Amino acid sequence: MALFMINRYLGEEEDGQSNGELRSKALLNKLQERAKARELQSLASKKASDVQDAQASEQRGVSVRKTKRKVEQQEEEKPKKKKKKKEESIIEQDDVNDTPAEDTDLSTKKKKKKKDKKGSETQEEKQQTAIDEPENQKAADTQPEPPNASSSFQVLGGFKSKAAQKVQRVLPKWLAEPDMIERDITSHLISLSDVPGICPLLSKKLQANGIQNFFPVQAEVIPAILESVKSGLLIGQGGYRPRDICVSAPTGSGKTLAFVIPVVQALMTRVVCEVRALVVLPTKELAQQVYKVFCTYAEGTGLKVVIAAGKKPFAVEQATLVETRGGVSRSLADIVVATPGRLVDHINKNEGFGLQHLRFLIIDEADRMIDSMQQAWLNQVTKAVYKNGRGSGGSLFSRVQPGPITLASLSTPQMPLQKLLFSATLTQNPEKLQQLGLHQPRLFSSTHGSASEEKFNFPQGLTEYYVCCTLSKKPLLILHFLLRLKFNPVLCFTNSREAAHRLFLLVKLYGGVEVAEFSSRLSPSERQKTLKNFEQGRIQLLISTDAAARGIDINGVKCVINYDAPQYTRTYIHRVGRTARAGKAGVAFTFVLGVQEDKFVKMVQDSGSPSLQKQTIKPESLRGMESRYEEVLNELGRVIKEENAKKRF
Ligand SMILES: Nc1ncnc2c1ncn2[C@@H]1O[C@H](COP(=O)(O)OP(=O)(O)OP(=O)(O)O)[C@@H](O)[C@H]1O
Repeated sequence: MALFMINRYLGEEEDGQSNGELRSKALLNKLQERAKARELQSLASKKASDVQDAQASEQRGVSVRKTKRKVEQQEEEKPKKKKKKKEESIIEQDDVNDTPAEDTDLSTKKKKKKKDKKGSETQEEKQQTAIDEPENQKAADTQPEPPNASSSFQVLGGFKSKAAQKVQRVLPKWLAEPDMIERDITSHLISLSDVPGICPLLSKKLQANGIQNFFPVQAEVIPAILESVKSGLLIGQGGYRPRDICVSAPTGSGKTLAFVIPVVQALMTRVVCEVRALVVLPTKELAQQVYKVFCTYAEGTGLKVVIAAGKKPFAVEQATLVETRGGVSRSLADIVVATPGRLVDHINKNEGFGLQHLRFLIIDEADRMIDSMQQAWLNQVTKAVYKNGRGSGGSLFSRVQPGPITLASLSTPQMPLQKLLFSATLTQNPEKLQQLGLHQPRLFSSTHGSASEEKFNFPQGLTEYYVCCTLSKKPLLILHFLLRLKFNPVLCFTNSREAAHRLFLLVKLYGGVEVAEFSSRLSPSERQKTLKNFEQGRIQLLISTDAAARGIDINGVKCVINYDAPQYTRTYIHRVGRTARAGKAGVAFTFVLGVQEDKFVKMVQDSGSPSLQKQTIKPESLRGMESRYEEVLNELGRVIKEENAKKRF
């Protein structure tokens, strides 16, 4: 351990002793003697100082002397402590990592002291060694001395340091104690007739669409929403504003019908066509999907459902939303399904488009809508709702932004705006939820609010595996799953559209698998067509970015493969949630590199996954595919070069 050469002060023996060991011993003895002498001296001086202090307290000028004495004592203590340190370091020899700076400092001080006390030191030492040590003093010497034991300074406080406790977040009651929703769909189906308040028309429609029973989330949430419109659309029950509703239930548990049915039922008796329900979703595909469900259940009720998600040009959407005749505009939509960007465009640029009659604001995939920096849309919606416009001035419909409840604020009844939030991974972060300005929210959830961490529920029928592999074996693995293990259809996720495209080209070049890609490389219409083909079984492997990870309901997906391990819990939950939907069984595999394994397993287990297992694919299983794969890799390089060249021109 003698890594560094440290120059130590060696006293008078320095010249005489060349042998390092002898020198150390001599120095050690000398230092020990000195230390003892100092202790005795300090003890004696302490006693004297105590006596002096007692006397001096009655006299004037006592403080000056005391200070002097203390300073002296401190001066004496310093070398003593340093010497003690030095002793220890010598005893421990090479086991101690000395700091060169400290040593240099020490030796300089010693040298200086030596100069100051030249001659007197030897005399002093002799005197001190001549003094007999009392027995108890000897014993005390062997005991570890508390810091500052010889100092007359009083130690203030004297608290023992404690390890800081982890701060547990305290959830508001509504988040900590939600209305529980059963996670197991199949054993908790509720007959349509057992859910109160569903009108016969909708009941018939549900049955006509193959819905014989409600899923747990529907059985809980539908009556709660219907209850809030019991007194009609214009005022809440008893004149009060209804509570906002938040729903957190697993992927594929039927959340869409949980808002479609009550909203259609609540609006179907309306007289004038105005935008009364607005559904906001993060992507065009999701908007299209929800729009279709609304159309199915609104059909025959007289309600008009319009989509404003940028699938069609602005002017076309404008014409479907508003009709203007003789300078008077009229709404053509009761229910609008929109993406945030296009919605803001209509609020700002479509003159006749108004939200003054909005009764329901439904935010699907709510956590994504909060997280993404698109919340500007919410302010715009709120402004539009409370804007005095067509048909609002002074009438029963007039609205003012709600503030604190007072007698005056309750005296004029106004149409309430109720927010309904849905997600499989709804945040439990009250600060984030607060951004939505919820009014006395009520939470329906399949998990208990946890003070320590966010846990989510996974679909009951889902089995999760992860496969450890190397980067170069990933393409072979996916081919193995399709060609040898015969998984079909497979929805596969990559972390970027470039990766999705590369893998798509590779599988296509390899042959034997009907493959397609789904990402922002395709136009919205191409994407829609691809999803349709996949749903109809014309595509065996769909390679997608996270564009298809959320909310997309593709019938019959039995297997999800995370070709690239997702980085976030929520992404994982939504990706694997594309299978095992509506109480059916499904399997999800995640390809994990060696370096990712621990982090990935921890992430999934911490999120509340009950069944993640490791699956091993033996290298022999991939044999026989390698040579073709090598050829394909060469071809792939050429194809990508060609594509890049085309892009440049
Ligand atoms: N009561 C029901 N009976 C039979 N099938 C149902 C029922 N309710 C919903 N489904 C079907 O279950 C599937 C999943 O429903 P939905 O898309 O609403 O789930 P979700 O909870 O919104 O999922 P995600 O969180 O992934 O968006 C759909 O195909 C839907 O038609």
